[in-house]
Amino acid sequence: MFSHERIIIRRGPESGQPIIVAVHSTALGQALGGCRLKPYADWRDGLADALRLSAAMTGKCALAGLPHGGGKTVIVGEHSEAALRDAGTVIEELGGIYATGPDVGTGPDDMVTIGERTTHVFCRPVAAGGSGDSSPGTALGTVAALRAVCSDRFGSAGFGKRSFALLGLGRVGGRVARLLAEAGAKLVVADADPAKRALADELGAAWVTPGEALTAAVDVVVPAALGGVLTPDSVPTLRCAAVAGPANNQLDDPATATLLHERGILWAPDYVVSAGGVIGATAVELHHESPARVAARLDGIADTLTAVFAAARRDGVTPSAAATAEARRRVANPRG
Ligand SMILES: NC(=O)c1ccc[n+]([C@@H]2O[C@H](COP(=O)([O-])OP(=O)(O)OC[C@H]3O[C@@H](n4cnc5c(N)ncnc54)[C@H](O)[C@@H]3O)[C@@H](O)[C@H]2O)c1
Repeated sequence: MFSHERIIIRRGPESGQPIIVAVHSTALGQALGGCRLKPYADWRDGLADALRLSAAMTGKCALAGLPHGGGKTVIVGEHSEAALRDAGTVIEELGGIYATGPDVGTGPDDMVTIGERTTHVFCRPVAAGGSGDSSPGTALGTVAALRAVCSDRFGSAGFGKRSFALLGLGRVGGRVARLLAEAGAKLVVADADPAKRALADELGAAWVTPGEALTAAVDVVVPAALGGVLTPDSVPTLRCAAVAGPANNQLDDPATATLLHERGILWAPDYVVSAGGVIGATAVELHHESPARVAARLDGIADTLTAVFAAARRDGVTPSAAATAEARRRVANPRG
C-alpha cells in the first residue's frame, strides 16, 4: 500500500549524487529520521531503504510517545561534503515538515555540513549547539528495554543472574556491554572488528565469532550491529530465551516474528528498543528538558515494552504485531 506523504528524488546540484528524502507521516508532528549515506549498487536500492526506514520511523516515534512522525534521507554514493549540502538543500525546501540526524554513514560533524543549508537538523556536536552523539541515549534505552525483557521472561529485572550475548561492540553495543558488565551480568561478545576484543577482555567477557554469539546458550541475545540477523535459517539455531537489541531491522521479514514466537523466544521489537537516541535528541534539542527528565523518558522504554508484551499476551499475537497495532492506533488518533 502506498502510504508515504512525500518522496523527493533529486540529482544533487552540487555533487551530482542521488539524494532521496522520504516523508512517511506527519500525522503526529514533524517527521524525523536520519541521513543514511551509502554506496548502493543502484540508487533504487537507496529508494527502497528510504521508503522502508521512513515508515519504521513513524512507528518508532509513535511508540516512543513523541510528537513526531517518520522520515528518512538517503544519499547514494561516497561521502562528500557537496552531497551533504545537497541533502540540506532538499530538506530546507520541505519547509520544516521533516528534520534529519545521523544514521549509517553519517555522524554529528556531517550534521554541521547539512546545517549549512537547513536548520532542520538534529544531533550536531555539542560544541555546535546540538545534542551530539545519540548512541549514549540509545544505549541507556536499550538497557531499560533489557530490564523489561528480563522482568517479563525471568520474573526479575535484575541483571546479576543473567547472561547476554552481544553482537557488535560499537558506539551503542560497547556502552550496553559496559553497563551490563557493571550490573554483574555474564557476557559473551562478538564484533567483526578484532580491535574490539580489547573491550571484551577489559569487561571479562568471552570473545566469540558473530555466528557463535547469535547461537550462544544465553538468556538474551542482543543484536547491536547490522540488521537481518533473524531469518528462517537462523531462528531454529537460537538457544536463547529472548532477543532484544538496538540493531535496526533485525527481522529479514515481518513473518520471522512468528517463527520466534512459535519457538517460545521473546523478541522485543527493535524500533522500541532503539528509541533512546531519538528520544534523547528531541528532549534535549527541541524540548530543552532537564537531564533528569531525559533520563526518565529513556527509562520509559521499559514501560512501553512491558505494555507491548502484555498486549501481545492479551490478544494472542506476537510482540511485533502488538507494537505495530499500537503504533497504528496512535498515528490514527493524533489527539490520543
Ligand atoms: N547510534 C545510535 O544512536 C543508534 C540508534 C538507533 C539504532 N541504532 C542501530 O544500532 C546498531 C549499532 O549502531 P552503532 O551506532 O553502535 O554502530 P557502530 O557502527 O558504532 O557499531 C557497529 C559495530 O558492529 C560491528 N559489526 C559490523 N558488522 C558486524 C557483524 N556482521 N558481526 C558482528 N559485528 C559487526 C562493527 O565492527 C561495529 O563495531 C545499528 O544497527 C544502528 O542502526 C543505532
